[in-house]
Amino acid sequence: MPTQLSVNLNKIALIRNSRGRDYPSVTHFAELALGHGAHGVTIHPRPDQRHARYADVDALKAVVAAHPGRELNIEGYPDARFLDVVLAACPTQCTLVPDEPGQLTSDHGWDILRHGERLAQIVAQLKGAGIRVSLFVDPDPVQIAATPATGADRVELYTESYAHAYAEGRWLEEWERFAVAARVARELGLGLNAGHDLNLDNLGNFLRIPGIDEVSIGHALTVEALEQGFAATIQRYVAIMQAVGGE
Ligand SMILES: CC(=O)[C@@H](O)[C@H](O)COP(=O)(O)O
Ligand SMILES: NCC(=O)COP(=O)(O)O
Repeated sequence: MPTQLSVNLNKIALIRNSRGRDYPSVTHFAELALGHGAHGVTIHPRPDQRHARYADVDALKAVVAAHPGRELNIEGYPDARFLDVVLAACPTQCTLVPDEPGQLTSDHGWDILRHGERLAQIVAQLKGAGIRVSLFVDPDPVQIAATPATGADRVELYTESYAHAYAEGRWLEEWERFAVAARVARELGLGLNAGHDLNLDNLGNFLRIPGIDEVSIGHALTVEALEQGFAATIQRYVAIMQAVGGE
């Protein structure tokens, strides 16, 4: 099974919010993404709603529901408002991220050793609503080994360090670190997602790590779409995944 692409629409929402009207439309770009081969879409509503808004969740739920078999992934920090929105919408997947409200972007994974008990309660609540749960983690075998006790279905490997190393031409050591983390997750029976700063240049090499179920990509994809067109960019990502998946 080739790795599936979930297009993160945060940056479409950021442009939308800059003019106070629904242009560009997040739902329109979700339709484009799904129509050109993406398996799903992702948004990450942050407490300040700087880009994705809580209201986008229901709108995207309706778009994805019109595409049988496609998925909606909602990412975010599990505060009360986020959990209320997610439990009301019941997306396919919820990815829990340990971000503080004022963070510029996501820049670390969970300390599951420290927060595992609380995460287990949240995971049980989400899974009780039929939502698949993924935990955003660093490629740290110790933290990944602590994940099954939370009840989470998957981990999402935070790939910024790989992307940074790749851009500097020194990716092998970092790639091997991710390959070990991925193997640990698979051996524990965890599903395997990945994301943050993946792009058209670094994705193919990353996907040589066996067993990646899903990558969620948004920031670089949006920039690449400004240069190459949104539909063409989605098609290029899908082609990379099919090429690696078919090897
Ligand atoms: C969790 C993660 O790495 C990204 O999905 C995150 O959504 C990026 O957030 P920004 O788009 O706010 O940078
Ligand atoms: N979880 C990663 C994601 O959804 C998108 O991250 P990025 O491609 O915007 O860095």
